[in-house]
Amino acid sequence: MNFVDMLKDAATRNQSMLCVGLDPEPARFPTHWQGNAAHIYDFCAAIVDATADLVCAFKPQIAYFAAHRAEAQLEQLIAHMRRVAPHVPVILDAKRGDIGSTAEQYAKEAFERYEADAVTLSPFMGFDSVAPYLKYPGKGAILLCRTSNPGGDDFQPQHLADLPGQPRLYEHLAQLAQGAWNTNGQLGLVVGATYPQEVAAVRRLAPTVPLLIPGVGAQGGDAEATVKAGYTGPGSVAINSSRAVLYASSGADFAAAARAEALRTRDLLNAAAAA
Ligand SMILES: O=C(O)c1cc(=O)[nH]c(=O)n1[C@@H]1O[C@H](COP(=O)(O)O)[C@@H](O)[C@H]1O
Repeated sequence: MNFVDMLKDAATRNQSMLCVGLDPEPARFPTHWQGNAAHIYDFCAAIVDATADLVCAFKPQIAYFAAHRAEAQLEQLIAHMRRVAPHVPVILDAKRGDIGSTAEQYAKEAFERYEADAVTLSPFMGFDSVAPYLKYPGKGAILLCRTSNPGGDDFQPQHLADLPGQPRLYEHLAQLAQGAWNTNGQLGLVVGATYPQEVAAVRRLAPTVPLLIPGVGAQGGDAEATVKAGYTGPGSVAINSSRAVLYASSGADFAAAARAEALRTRDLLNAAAAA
């Protein structure tokens, strides 16, 4: 099943638009594992087990593994996800972006080494930096468009004076992802929940492209406004929360607390869609 269909299927089965982000920070692990990077797999696997029936996707962030020389634990974790939640797509958050020959290696890493269903990419270097990922049939390539961080203001809302209508940079990206660049329907877009008006603008320009929307929870994005702006049906959005779920408790009950927070967030998002 391709990434887009898998996202839709998981969203429907789990009645969820919540993506749980796996950003393991040993310093924030529960007391008995605190500071110990050897427990990255154990921590993340417990979160996966506790939330697998509540999510439409999981999003491991590669830096949190690589920084601790824990790539083998990431491979082990993805294998665990396949065992316990084979219907839930895995989005590898790597934000890669490089010339074509190097992008081929990054694509191999994401789709052959880690066997992810989709990967996040920075589109700054243009279409030839994205094309190698599209050679993998059915795999998703999710382009940064209007990011959730304050520095997203530096370039993304600037107008492109040379283009007809002088669209903003993020608007132009949304148009490309809906049209010219989306040669096989594999593209998605990242839009931050911290900018719901821009989520709405992107949705208008890219009506059928799945949106990965980080920024609810720890970054304080407006979950309800985001759903109203971006949701058009199961699989249309994957709204990510990482720290608010992972570190809901620093005690031995961390997995149960993560489940409770994931459930609360899933229900809040669903209520916004129903309102
Ligand atoms: O591509 C992303 O996932 C991403 C894009 C963006 O604009 N903002 C953003 O926060 N992210 C990622 O989403 C996650 C957000 O984590 P929390 O703020 O803890 O929910 C982190 O893994 C970020 O790297």
